Amino acid sequence: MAYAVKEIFLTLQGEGMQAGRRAVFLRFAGCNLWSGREQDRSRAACTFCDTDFVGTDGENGGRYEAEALAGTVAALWEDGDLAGDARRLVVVTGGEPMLQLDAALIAALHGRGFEIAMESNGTLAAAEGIDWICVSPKAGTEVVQRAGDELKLVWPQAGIDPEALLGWDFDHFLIQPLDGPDAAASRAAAIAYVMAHPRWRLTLQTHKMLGLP
Ligand SMILES: C[S@@+](CC[C@H](N)C(=O)[O-])C[C@H]1O[C@@H](n2cnc3c(N)ncnc32)[C@H](O)[C@@H]1O
Ligand SMILES: Nc1nc2[nH]cc(C(=O)O)c2c(=O)[nH]1
Ligand code: SF4
Ligand SMILES: [Mg+2]
Repeated sequence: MAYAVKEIFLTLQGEGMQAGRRAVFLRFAGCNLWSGREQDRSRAACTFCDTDFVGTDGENGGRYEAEALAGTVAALWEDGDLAGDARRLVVVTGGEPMLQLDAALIAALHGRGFEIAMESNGTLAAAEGIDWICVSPKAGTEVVQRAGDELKLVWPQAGIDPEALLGWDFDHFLIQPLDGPDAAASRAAAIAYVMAHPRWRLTLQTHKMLGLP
């Protein structure tokens, strides 16, 4: 199968429990909750997306077969003066990665020594063999992937009761402030939520503060 890839880049994981780790980001093109076109945003199932995932025109974007894609990810990881290169991390995101991530690509990435993390909206079941599953539910959608490593809820989000998510099988329950025109108000709301509900933990989009991609 040929994968449609928006971009691939080396950076630090900015979000969640793995924030701060060096990682290659593999961003697939396309999402099942929004076309990615601004004129469709207000009618989309997910309306607050901060990402351009349309097309294959980004850095290292294009159409790849599994081995070639894993090879490009590995080449980006190996770019630099690496000592003790034992913790290779790829973060597979999008768009919605579960539209494309499959056994062949998982095997190819594992074959190159990568731990595979994924960022998903949870409306499609995660493939077998992913090492770190982050699910970020969107109000009004049916989340089928109710188990994983971290659940990362963008906040505030009308139509979601966070307490109802605590029965799902995740190790970490994280609240991430909604970025956008009211980012300051979102940060305040997220802080207030965690202060009142200590099962939840605040996560920030640290790459945005650091000027990283
Ligand atoms: C661009 S999405 C791609 C992966 C997948 N489609 C998903 O939604 O989880 C990556 C992460 O960014 C989060 N995100 C998207 N837009 C955001 C925003 N405006 N503010 C904060 N987080 C946002 C998503 O909830 C998700 O956790
Ligand atoms: N540095 C960095 N960390 C991230 N964590 C999740 C991201 C995403 O867009 O899925 C992201 C991203 O776009 N950049
Ligand atoms: S589900 Fe994820 S990629 Fe799709 S529009 Fe929402 S935040 Fe963006
Ligand atoms: Mg992002």
